[in-house]
Amino acid sequence: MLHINNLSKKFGKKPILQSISFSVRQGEIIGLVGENGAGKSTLLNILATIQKPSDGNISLNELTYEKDRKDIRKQIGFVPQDIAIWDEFTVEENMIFFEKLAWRRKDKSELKQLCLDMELNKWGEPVKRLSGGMKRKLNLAISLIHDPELLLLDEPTVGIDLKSRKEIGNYLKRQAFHQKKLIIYTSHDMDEINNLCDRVICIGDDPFYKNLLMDMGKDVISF
Ligand SMILES: Nc1ncnc2c1ncn2[C@@H]1O[C@H](COP(=O)(O)OP(=O)(O)OP(=O)(O)O)[C@@H](O)[C@H]1O
Repeated sequence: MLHINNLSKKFGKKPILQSISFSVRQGEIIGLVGENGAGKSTLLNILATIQKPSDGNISLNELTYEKDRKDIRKQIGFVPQDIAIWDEFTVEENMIFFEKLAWRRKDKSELKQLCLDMELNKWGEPVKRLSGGMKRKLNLAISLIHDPELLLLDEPTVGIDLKSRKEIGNYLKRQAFHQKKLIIYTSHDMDEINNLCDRVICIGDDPFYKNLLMDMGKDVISF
């Protein structure tokens, strides 16, 4: 279980996140929404241990972010907004490269299966020839090589077609349901958030998203 307790973040004197507290259970998909600049990526970066909070504490199962940073990192799969893969390499070469950096070993057939599970079937294709949706799938597959328990996804479906979006969404649902992963992901697509997420965290002062999602009958927590 992930517990976030009274988390705040300031950049200089500017408060971005204020007194955020919520918990995520195994198997839950949490949507993170809010207007541009509300602090969604900042919260994901903190949960991914890339940035430190100004205040508050976070724990994942028995581990705390303060004391057990190294072990926590092993449990996290993070997909940032910007795609970070090698353009000149094939899908296979990218998977093998990133497997070498991962702390858990996977053989070639397991890596290929990971791609096929999310309907990425371009194993021998150079990344530069892949569509945007395929690149996003590859980025996601790379983040899963070490079987992380907590998946943090920053707009994983932005700019891609409906079919690929659905395939990524279905994959995430299977990961949550069968593998009991905890998934937190950001999107500006409220239909997608509505279809995919068990609960939604709204950040920022503007009540627009909160009201919209509550009208859709969603379980919303706002900060
Ligand atoms: N390293 C930094 N130093 C100073 N200010 C920052 C830094 N990173 C982010 N900010 C500011 O924090 C605020 C929140 O940014 P963040 O990227 O978390 O928002 P967001 O909700 O993810 O936005 P978007 O929907 O546009 O991706 C913005 O005002 C941004 O300018």
